[in-house]
Amino acid sequence: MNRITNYIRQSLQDIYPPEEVKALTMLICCDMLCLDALDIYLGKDMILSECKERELENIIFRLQKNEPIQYIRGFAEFDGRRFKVAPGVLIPRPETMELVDLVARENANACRLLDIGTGSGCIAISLDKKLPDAKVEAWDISEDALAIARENNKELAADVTFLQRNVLSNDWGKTPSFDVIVSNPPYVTEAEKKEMDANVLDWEPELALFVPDDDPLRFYRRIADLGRELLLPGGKLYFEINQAYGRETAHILEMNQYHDVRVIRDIFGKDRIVTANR
Ligand SMILES: C[S@@+](CC[C@H](N)C(=O)[O-])C[C@H]1O[C@@H](n2cnc3c(N)ncnc32)[C@H](O)[C@@H]1O
Repeated sequence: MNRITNYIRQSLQDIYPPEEVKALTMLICCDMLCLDALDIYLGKDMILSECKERELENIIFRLQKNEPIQYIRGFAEFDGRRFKVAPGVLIPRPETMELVDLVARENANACRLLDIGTGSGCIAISLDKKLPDAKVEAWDISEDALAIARENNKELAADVTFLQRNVLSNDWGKTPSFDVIVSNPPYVTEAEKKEMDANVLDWEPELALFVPDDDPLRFYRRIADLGRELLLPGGKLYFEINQAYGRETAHILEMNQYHDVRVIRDIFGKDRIVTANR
């Protein structure tokens, strides 16, 4: 181990588990400070320029405050692209890529898609890229999230239309016009907060994460209802869900006269996606 990796590990070992310290050390050295991976594996000693010393100090300081590495770097990788992220927008999760893949695979001929609760725009922009003939619209209540989503749209040369809309309110006209509605809405209950890591709780937006314990499925009920007005006949609804509520979410859709309701597990074997046809 050289002086730099030793310093990083010692600074982080009381805060992060050993595997994460290892991964962070490699990421900081290779991807952020642009040091040679082989030199690091060989334990070769390296001198950092003054500027890189300062950069390293800043990274360590922020990590010690539990700031997610994606906010420190300013982007998160999602579906092979770099999405800008900052406090105020949820960091895209790998599970959500499964949702994007499923929607794209099953809707090659869709003309209009809507993403509700778009955050960084990761779902909407990825679908726009995968389905270049489709028109994608995306809503979020958060101005902060929309500003970042619009930057990602520009940076990634996508063509999504972003609108500020509170999906829980009722104050806009509704014309059936979408073939697909996809949503990864807030779904973490207040009760689940105590199991969450500080880097999520202290840094990611509450608005993107939490729902009240006494109404954890409020977004699904609302979007199921809205889908009956906004989806064209034969249109499809795709939800990312809280693993604890697969059956209950499916039940909401069945009660709203959707058919072919499916609960799909993620790569970890957990109920993660619910989909249905109008
Ligand atoms: C779980 S995050 C998903 C973000 C992004 N789609 C993703 O998968 O990474 C939920 C998003 O819903 C938005 N949201 C919360 N309440 C909303 C509401 N009432 N109307 C519209 N969007 C809302 C949040 O701002 C947040 O961006």
